[in-house]
Order: sequence, then C-alpha cells, then structure tokens
Amino acid sequence: MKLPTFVRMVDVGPRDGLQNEKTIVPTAVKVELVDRLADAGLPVVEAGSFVSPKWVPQMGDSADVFAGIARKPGVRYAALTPNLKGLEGALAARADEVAVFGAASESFSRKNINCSIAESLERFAPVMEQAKAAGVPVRGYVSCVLGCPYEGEIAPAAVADVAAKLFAMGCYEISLGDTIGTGTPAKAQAMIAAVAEKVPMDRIAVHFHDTYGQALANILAALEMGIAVVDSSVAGLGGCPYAKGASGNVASEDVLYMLNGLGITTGVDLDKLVAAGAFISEAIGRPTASKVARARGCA
Ligand SMILES: CC(C)(COP(=O)([O-])OP(=O)([O-])OC[C@H]1O[C@@H](n2cnc3c(N)ncnc32)[C@H](O)[C@@H]1OP(=O)([O-])[O-])[C@@H](O)C(=O)NCCC(=O)NCCSC(=O)C[C@@](C)(O)CC(=O)[O-]
Repeated sequence: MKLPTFVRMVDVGPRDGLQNEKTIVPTAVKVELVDRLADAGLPVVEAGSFVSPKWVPQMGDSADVFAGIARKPGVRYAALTPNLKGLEGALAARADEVAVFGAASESFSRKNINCSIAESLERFAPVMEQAKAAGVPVRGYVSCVLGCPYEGEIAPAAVADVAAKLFAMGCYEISLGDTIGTGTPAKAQAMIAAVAEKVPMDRIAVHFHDTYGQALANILAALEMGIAVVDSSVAGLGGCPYAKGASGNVASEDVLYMLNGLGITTGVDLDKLVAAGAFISEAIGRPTASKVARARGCA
C-alpha cells in the first residue's frame, strides 16, 4: 500500500460544523476554537463563511470571528464565499483563502445556493477574477459527490464535470464533499478516479461526512490513490443545513489518530486537538462525536 508521507489536514469545524448548530454559538467561543485549532498545528482552519445571514444565521458573525482571532504565522484562515458580496466580506476580514462551493447535483445546488449548477459557475467567475486580483487563492468545493439528499445516486462523470470546470476557472484545489456521508470506499475510489482524469491528483482534497460510519475507510481508500489533503471537523461537528439527516464531518481527532498510526506526518498535535474538541463540545453542550476523544476520556 503506497501512501503519502504528509497529509495537509483542513479543519472545517468552525464553519461546516458550527453552521449547523441549532443555537447561535457566541463569537468568543468561535474565536477560541479557531485559535485552539491553529495552536494544535492545523495548517488550514476554515473559520467562517460570508453567506446570506438569512440563509445561514449561524455564520452571521464571521467578520467578527476573523477580527478576533490571534493569527498564527503559517496558518491559513479560510472562508466560504458564494458570490461577490461574500468575497468582499472575506477580503475585508483578511481571509487568507476563500472557497466557492458548487454541487454535482442540480437539486442540491438550488437548495443550497438558490441557482442551477451552470448559474453557480457564472456567479463564481467574477469571484475568481477579483480574488485573483487581490492575490487570494480560491478553493472549489463540489457537494454531493457520492449521493444527493434529493436525487440519490450521482454519476462520477457529473462530479468530474463540475470539478474540472472549477479547476479550469482557477481554483487551486478541488474538495470533493460526500455531503450526506453515504459513500463507501469502492465508490469513493471510482469517483476520485473519474475526477483525476480531469484534475491532477495533487489538487484534489476529500471531505467526508460520517453519517454512515464510512468516512475513515473512505479516507484511507483516497490516500491509497494518492490524495494528500483531508478535510475534517474537530469533535465531528456539523452537517449541512440544506442536507437533512447529514451528520457531521469525520472527526479530526479520529483522522489524525489514523494518520499517526500510518506514520503519516501532519504537524498536528493530538493532545491539543482533543482539548480543542473537548472545549467546543462543552461550550455547545453536546457530546463529542470523536471516538478517539471519547476513548481518551472526553464526554
Ligand atoms: C448564495 C446565496 C447568497 C444566494 O441567495 P439569494 O437569495 O439567491 O441571493 P440574492 O443575491 O437574491 O440576495 C438575497 C439577500 O441576501 C443578501 N446576500 C447575498 N449574498 C450575500 C452574502 N454573500 N453575504 C451576505 N448577504 C448576502 C443580499 O444582499 C440580499 O439581501 P436583502 O436585499 O434581501 O436584504 C444564498 O443562497 C446563501 O447564502 N447560501 C449559503 C448556503 C450555505 O452557506 N450553505 C452551507 C455551506 S455549503 C456546505 O456546507 C457544503 C460543503 C462546502 O461543506 C461541502 C459538503 O460537505 O458538501
């Protein structure tokens, strides 16, 4: 089994995780979470999103989160930006990188960002241009790569098509999101193989939700293919507000434990990561979804 020697872990918990909390998490708690993740050695922390607060009120304070964090040199603080208005907010907040987010499913695209896939790409074009002018790298997400809550099965070719378009528009990396966590390893590999025909493997990241308990197996299957960027969420926070029933992302603690066991370097400190997960779980009053954290005594 040939695996990468280094994996870049991207913690999306403060965004993908907290966007789905029923109650609004206080800004100070979000700031402390982001700072703790940076201190744990995460090279990229998705700290918020500049979307409509009517759609996702949980992210309405992202500008304040960015203003409050203690930026650690070397860490990239990222934000989601669905349109130019979002980009303006992210640039004003000094996000180090931004992300546009599309989908491989028409129905999900409409539910999530209120437009078709083709329209979403049109909206992203000026975002790409202005981000480039500002010298800010843009990541591209594709949702529903292994299933859609509204359409069911999604063809790998549909995923590859959107991924290729985002890459051609200038996204430096394409993160493939199993939004509802229904994927299994063989399907994940087939989907990644289809994308890799159009996007270089070293520009592909994986983003698994753990709804069906398949995320770690899927990540391992992706690593075997040469993927070396993995999204995860501390304490397994989250889900998508426009994907009913989707549970959180795979827990960062569990991903790190597996990577450590495989001898793969990440630069992330497991003790500090577990402590960050314990902090946010206590703050939001929910038990951690990380098995590693539970095994190490977290409630
Ligand atoms: C895309 C829109 C804005 C279109 O929403 P819309 O209603 O079609 O947009 P609009 O242009 O007609 O604007 C409507 C109102 O929103 C405002 N507005 C417009 N844009 C912004 C903005 N950027 N920031 C702040 N406000 C904004 C705009 O100013 C206006 O305000 P009003 O005049 O009514 O007072 C909306 O659908 C939206 O915000 N969607 C966000 C949905 C979202 O955040 N989903 C979760 C993230 S994706 C995800 O979790 C999946 C991922 C990435 O993790 C991968 C995976 O697991 O699959």
